[in-house]
Amino acid sequence: MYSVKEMFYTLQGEGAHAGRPAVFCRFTGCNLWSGREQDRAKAVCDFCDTDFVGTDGQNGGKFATAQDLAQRIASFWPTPEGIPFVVFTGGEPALQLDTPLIDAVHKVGFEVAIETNGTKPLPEGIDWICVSPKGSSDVIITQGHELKLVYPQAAAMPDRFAGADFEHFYLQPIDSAAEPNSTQQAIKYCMQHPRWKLSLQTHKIIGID
Ligand SMILES: C[S@@+](CC[C@H](N)C(=O)[O-])C[C@H]1O[C@@H](n2cnc3c(N)ncnc32)[C@H](O)[C@@H]1O
Ligand SMILES: Nc1nc2[nH]cc(C(=O)O)c2c(=O)[nH]1
Ligand code: SF4
Ligand SMILES: [Mg+2]
Repeated sequence: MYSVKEMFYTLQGEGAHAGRPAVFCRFTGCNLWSGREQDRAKAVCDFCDTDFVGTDGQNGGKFATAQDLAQRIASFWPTPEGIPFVVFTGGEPALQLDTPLIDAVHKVGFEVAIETNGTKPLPEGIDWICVSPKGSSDVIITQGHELKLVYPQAAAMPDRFAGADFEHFYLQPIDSAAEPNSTQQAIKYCMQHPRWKLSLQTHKIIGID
């Protein structure tokens, strides 16, 4: 059984695939925050910009089998044109994404990406792994395609991850009223440490989901 908060067809807003059309499948639940505002201040991850509680979002629900969910994901792809692309996110998708679901979406022609906090093991077969470390959490996924660090985070500064095995290293300015200058800070860090590139949340800039 898979619990999905919401699903929608949009453009990947962040990281190396920014601008690419993608189906987003947002799973419910996370291991680093309950999702309740009253728990936020004491959560390991206290800056989350996402509602991942419950299955009540657009196209959300419970899916009994990998085939059911894969079929629903495929239904959002508009045309045979291009390589269909699904991004599994959440919440923390590593709590639910498994090999049967990866196989099922591959079978309907999709490339598979994940947005993960990197604290949980991943199933085999994911085509694009984006790890985004959070605060003091223990990151066990130290290899992948992109490391996308929200910046600044006092307990997770970039030098902690510079030795990890990723093709791309991104800093993504934190979207937080407490850090109004995060974009300027990220620009400065990237220019002083040029292995890091800037990732903007472009969907927020252009006003799409
Ligand atoms: C909502 S998370 C879900 C996936 C996974 N739990 C994770 O944290 O990577 C999706 C992406 O949004 C980023 N994100 C969450 N809150 C943010 C914020 N306030 N500002 C900038 N990026 C944020 C995360 O770091 C992650 O890269
Ligand atoms: N357009 C768009 N791009 C995204 N990239 C990562 C997102 C996420 O919440 O995982 C996200 C999102 O929520 N919307
Ligand atoms: S780990 Fe990801 S989903 Fe969980 S609270 Fe943090 S940003 Fe949100
Ligand atoms: Mg988002």
